[in-house]
Amino acid sequence: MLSWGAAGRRALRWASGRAQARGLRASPRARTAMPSWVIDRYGSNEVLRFTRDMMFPIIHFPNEVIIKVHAASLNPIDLSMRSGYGATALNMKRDPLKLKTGETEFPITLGRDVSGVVMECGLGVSYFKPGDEVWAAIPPWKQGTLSEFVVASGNEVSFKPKCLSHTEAAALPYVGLTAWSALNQVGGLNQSNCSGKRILILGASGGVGTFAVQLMKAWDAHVTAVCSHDASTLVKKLGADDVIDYKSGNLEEQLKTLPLFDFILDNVGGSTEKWALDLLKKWSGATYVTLVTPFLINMDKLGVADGMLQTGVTVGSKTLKHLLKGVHYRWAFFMPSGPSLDEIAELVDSGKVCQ
Ligand SMILES: NC(=O)C1=CN([C@@H]2O[C@H](COP(=O)(O)OP(=O)(O)OC[C@H]3O[C@@H](n4cnc5c(N)ncnc54)[C@H](OP(=O)(O)O)[C@@H]3O)[C@@H](O)[C@H]2O)C=CC1
Repeated sequence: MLSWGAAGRRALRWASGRAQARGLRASPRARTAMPSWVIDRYGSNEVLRFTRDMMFPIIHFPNEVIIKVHAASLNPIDLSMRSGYGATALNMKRDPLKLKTGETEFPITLGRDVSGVVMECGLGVSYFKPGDEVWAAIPPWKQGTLSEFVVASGNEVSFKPKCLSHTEAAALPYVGLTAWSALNQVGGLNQSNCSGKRILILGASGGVGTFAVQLMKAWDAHVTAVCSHDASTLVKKLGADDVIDYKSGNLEEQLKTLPLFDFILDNVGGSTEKWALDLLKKWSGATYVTLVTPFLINMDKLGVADGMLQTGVTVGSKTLKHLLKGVHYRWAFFMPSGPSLDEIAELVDSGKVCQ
């Protein structure tokens, strides 16, 4: 459930976006280049190149802001993108003009997370002003945050939690929004319907998992966390009620000794999916959500049309198969969202989630 504060801010974001004149702000800047880490082809670490000549970002749409990056961070997706993962789908969303004229997508700047200060706003932005301390996760089809400046849509940006430094804040947006998307937007969990629910989190010690454990505890659920023994102290400290070590013995057998679950978040994928759904309560609305999907890989391998078709067939048949067995099966994805980050910032500032 949204708090009044969050609901009010959503309304304000909407109203301010509508009320402003359409148009672009003429940039007073004289600078044309900035330092960035870029790649000019896909590969391993040797493709990373530091340059002082990356083009300075430009506000193309009235709802955009330019952020001066104070801190950025890396996620597993940055390593995958460096190697070319998702290129087919992401290129469709990148500058279509550039691709039409036969130019390549390069140079690409990686890095999704940013904490920094607003430097310039488009004419449609009144929710933020230059000098505001903000954080954001920039979607993977846009130029990333391993740069001195980055441009983002105002709807992707939120005020940074006051209790975190820029360096601390930059660790959270991408994993926080991914967990938020899986648990709340796809999974339907919220503060008012979570109390006492039994939640299983597979891969609880990673970036997404540690955020998910804390969010579920903030919403009063019972959390069973699966991670390696090395991470069990951390995950317990974050609030998990039960911690299971997936490296000591057969995980499926260990979990079968526990009462059934209302919800499973799968951050691991692979063969886990073959048995994990049997751990859910049947015919009670119980849901399994996985973040490990073949969506982008299908498009890379089969092209856009066949990849989308294959994805539709796979997710459709799995959803139906499990629905007939009395449980819900869903795929979730990272979703950029300033309003969701507002709610995450509130949880951080109230001490319910730490970085
Ligand atoms: N669909 C989407 O849009 C997105 C998908 N993802 C996916 O979500 C997953 C999690 O991302 P993220 O948290 O950032 O990744 P991390 O690398 O931070 O964490 C993954 C964790 O999984 C744990 N792990 C590995 N194998 C197992 C296993 N068999 N059982 C239980 N835990 C295991 C590891 O824990 P330990 O050290 O304890 O072994 C590790 O900490 C990744 O697969 C990523 O690709 C992430 C973001 C967006």
